[in-house]
This record gives sequence, C-alpha cells and structure tokens, in this order.
Amino acid sequence: MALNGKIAVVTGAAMGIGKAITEILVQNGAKVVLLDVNETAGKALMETLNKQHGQDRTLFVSCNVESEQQIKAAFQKTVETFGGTDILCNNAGILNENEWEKTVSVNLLAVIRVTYLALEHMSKLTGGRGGVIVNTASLAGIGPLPSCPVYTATKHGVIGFTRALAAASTMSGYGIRFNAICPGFAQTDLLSNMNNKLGRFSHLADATTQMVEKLGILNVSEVAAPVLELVTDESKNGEAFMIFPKAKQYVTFPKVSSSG
Ligand SMILES: NC(=O)c1ccc[n+]([C@@H]2O[C@H](COP(=O)([O-])OP(=O)(O)OC[C@H]3O[C@@H](n4cnc5c(N)ncnc54)[C@H](O)[C@@H]3O)[C@@H](O)[C@H]2O)c1
Ligand SMILES: CC/C=C\C[C@H](O)/C=C/C=C\C=C\C=C\[C@@H](O)[C@@H](O)C/C=C\CCC(=O)O
Repeated sequence: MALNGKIAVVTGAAMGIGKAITEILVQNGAKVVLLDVNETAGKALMETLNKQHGQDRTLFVSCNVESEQQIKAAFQKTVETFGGTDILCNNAGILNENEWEKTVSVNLLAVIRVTYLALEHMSKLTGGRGGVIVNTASLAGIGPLPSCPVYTATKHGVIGFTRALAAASTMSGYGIRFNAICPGFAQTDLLSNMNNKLGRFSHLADATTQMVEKLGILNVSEVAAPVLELVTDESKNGEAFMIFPKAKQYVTFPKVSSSG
C-alpha cells in the first residue's frame, strides 16, 4: 500500500475531520500517532483501529497543541515507538469568536509551534527523512466569513504560513513538502455548534446558515481523500486544495510582481 512503512502524526485526530484523516492514512498502510485533548475519544479510536489493522498500527497520545512541552513529548514518544515522523497533519482547530484569543492560539499559533517542532524530527538538515506536512485550513482561508472574522484570519494565516514554508523548504533543502486543505462546511461538532460561537457577530448567523445551504455540507471522508492525494503526490508543494461537495480545485494565487 502507498504508505507502508510511513509514520504519520495527526493533531485533533480523535473526532471529525482528524478522525477521517487518521482512518484513511491507516487504511493506506501508515502507522499513525493520534494527538488530541479528548482522551476518551482518542483512546477509543486507537483501540478500534488497532483491532481492525493490527496492534502496532496506531498510538494515542494526549496532547494539547497549545503546549510546547506536550508537543515535544508527543514527538519523542513517536520516535521511541515508531522511529520517526514522515507525515504531519496539523488538523486540530476550533471556532469561537467569543474566545478569539484561544481560536488564534489553537488554529494558528499551534500550527506554527507543531510545525517548527516537527522540522527538528523531519528535516533532512537535522537528520530526518523529509516528508510532507498537510495543514487543515478552510474555504474561510480563501473567502472571508463575516460571521467569524478571527477564525477567517487564522485560516488565511495557515494558508500563508503553508505556502511560505513550502518555498522555504525548497530553498533550504528540508526535503519536506507543505500543503493546505481548504474544506467547505463539513458535518462535525465544530459546525453543529457554530451559532452559539459567533459572539458579537451572532446577528449574522442567518447569513452563515444560508451559506451552508448554498455550499452544502461535506462528509468527513470527502475531506480525507484529498489529504491522501496531497500526501502521496510528490509533485504537490505549496498547494491550497479547495474541497466542495462533489468538487475539488487547487487555488491559483496571483503572482506578486511590479505592474511596470
Ligand atoms: N467542520 C467544518 O465545517 C470545517 C471546515 C473547514 C475546516 N475545518 C477545520 O478542520 C479542523 C478539524 O475540525 P472539525 O470540523 O473536525 O472539528 P471537531 O471539533 O469535530 O474536531 C476537532 C478535534 O480537535 C481537537 N482539539 C481541539 N483543540 C485542541 C487542542 N488544543 N489540542 C489538541 N486537540 C484539540 C478536538 O478535541 C477534536 O477532536 C479544524 O482545523 C477546523 O477549523 C472544519
Ligand atoms: C461558521 C463557520 C463554520 C465552519 C467554518 C469552516 O471552516 C467552513 C467554512 C466553509 C466555507 C466558507 C466559505 C466562505 C465564503 C466567503 O467567500 C463568502 O462568500 C461568505 C459570505 C457570506 C457568508 C456569511 C457568513 O458566514 O459570514
């Protein structure tokens, strides 16, 4: 299988999109370390997948991606258990315009923090094997959602960080590809509780609901398949992959050059 012998780390792996990403990576041969704050769901998923695919195929590590110490410990446990990291999916994320500092902390600062710690293990410049990092952004990272401007900002930031790291990696020789997925609305806990998390923009909830009705709702397996494409296609680096129900499209970004 395509990912035989590969070791993956997935954040926010216990539920929703992260659970679907974990499942497709295991189904395609990878060993996966599941990082999440939800220990009950994370351990249950580990036990289910190990029963289905073999006792050494997954490991759950309780980890809050806001904690440098917990992330360092998780990567160390990954090395001790499986010998290294080839694939990282920075997927953990929240939506809460009331707690907007926490939203920035989890959705953007933690993506940066986990990525920089992963580089120490994955980069060919520091003894790693190289690999691929896929960051979970959103369509809100391409088109702004007026009802959740801070969430929108974090996802725009994830895309910019991903594209800059992709270029830096090529120029530096890390041997790591960086890509982002930009899913539309997907049926998860994040979406199902959205109306009570819009804070001062709650008056825009109806507009958001109309947007959900217009765009439709993805099931999480429709999000996981494009992640597998970005992981396995060695030509993909610096991509933002938009995912709609029944359609996927790579973003074409404008070139920045003087108009002269
Ligand atoms: N659901 C959507 O409509 C949608 C669309 C586009 C992008 N996204 C993004 O997909 C990602 C996953 O979201 P989801 O929809 O699956 O939500 P979800 O709430 O179902 O799952 C999020 C998972 O992340 C975990 N998590 C939250 N904070 C954490 C932390 N500090 N440390 C470790 N784990 C943490 C949760 O415990 C949970 O298991 C997020 O980045 C989200 O922004 C979601
Ligand atoms: C409340 C947000 C729920 C989930 C966030 C998740 O990341 C999914 C995002 C999916 C789609 C985003 C689409 C963005 C579209 C914009 O370009 C623009 O067309 C939206 C305009 C009005 C929407 C009203 C609103 O929600 O603010």
